[in-house]
Amino acid sequence: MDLTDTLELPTNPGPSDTVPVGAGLSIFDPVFLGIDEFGQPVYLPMIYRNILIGGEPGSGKSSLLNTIVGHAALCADVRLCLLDGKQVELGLWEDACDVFVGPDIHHAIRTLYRVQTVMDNRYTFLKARRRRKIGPDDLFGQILVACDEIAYFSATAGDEKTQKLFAALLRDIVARGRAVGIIVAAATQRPSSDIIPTSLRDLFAWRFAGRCTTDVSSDIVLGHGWAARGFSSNTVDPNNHGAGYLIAEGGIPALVKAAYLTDTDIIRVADYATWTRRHTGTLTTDNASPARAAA
Ligand SMILES: Nc1ncnc2c1ncn2[C@@H]1O[C@H](COP(=O)(O)OP(=O)(O)OP(=O)(O)O)[C@@H](O)[C@H]1O
Repeated sequence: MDLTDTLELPTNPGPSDTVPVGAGLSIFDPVFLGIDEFGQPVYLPMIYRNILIGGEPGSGKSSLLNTIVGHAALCADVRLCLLDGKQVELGLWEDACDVFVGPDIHHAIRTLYRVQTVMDNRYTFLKARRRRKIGPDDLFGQILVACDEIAYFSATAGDEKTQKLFAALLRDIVARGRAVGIIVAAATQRPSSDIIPTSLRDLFAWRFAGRCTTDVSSDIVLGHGWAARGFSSNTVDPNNHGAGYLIAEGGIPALVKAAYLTDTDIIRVADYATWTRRHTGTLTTDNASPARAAA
């Protein structure tokens, strides 16, 4: 989509049935995350990367996840696959996403299997063309798999077998999805080693530790030894929601205050994203309930 494109309005606003559409975002554009301690904007390149968000309840994890989903929702080149056992954290995006998984471990596993199949097919495609990763000009779009509260699916819902299966699928997608445009953004309020083993954490190129109750929890998100070197999200003021340490692989943690979308902001952005996605055919109808599809 570019500035010369037009979209039909659902109702006639005036003399014309169409309005010019502003330049769309792309998932190849970095995501605006917030500001650093000097007040400078912090942008997060998400393509070919994944992000792990950890922190105690109320530290601002879901809000940060919503900011990332919000950017992706406005991108014509990315489909949304949202998993939220609590339903309300990412639920406002339901109409704009291709798949929304609520508190249903079996649906979560089926969905991750589908993403895994897409991933395998894309690798077969790349191999056949003697290429190693997808680019902005490839016909198939990218996929954002956003999961609010990994622990709900990997440690709470279902039984041990399904939880292990969920964890294994998520791990595989985090490990292999990057080069084929499958991005994972996952949050957990339980940054403990049983939920986030080191081997899984290290697969996330970006890690954000919102306020954690202990230095150990902060280290589980950021990496071992950072608390001892003075970088612990345990030092973040509990009332400073959305503040935390952001680290990139191979980097040094940086203090960031995440941007914040109110529910009203999210509803506005999500409605616009849904509308543009329906009109440009980006949205599959699988996820549309009959009532919503008719709207
Ligand atoms: N970046 C931010 N700036 C200002 N306020 C924020 C920010 N992020 C979160 N908050 C405030 O903190 C509250 C809790 O945020 P949020 O729900 O994202 O936390 P959480 O870590 O996901 O909590 P839980 O683990 O219980 O789901 C929000 O309702 C909001 O009022």
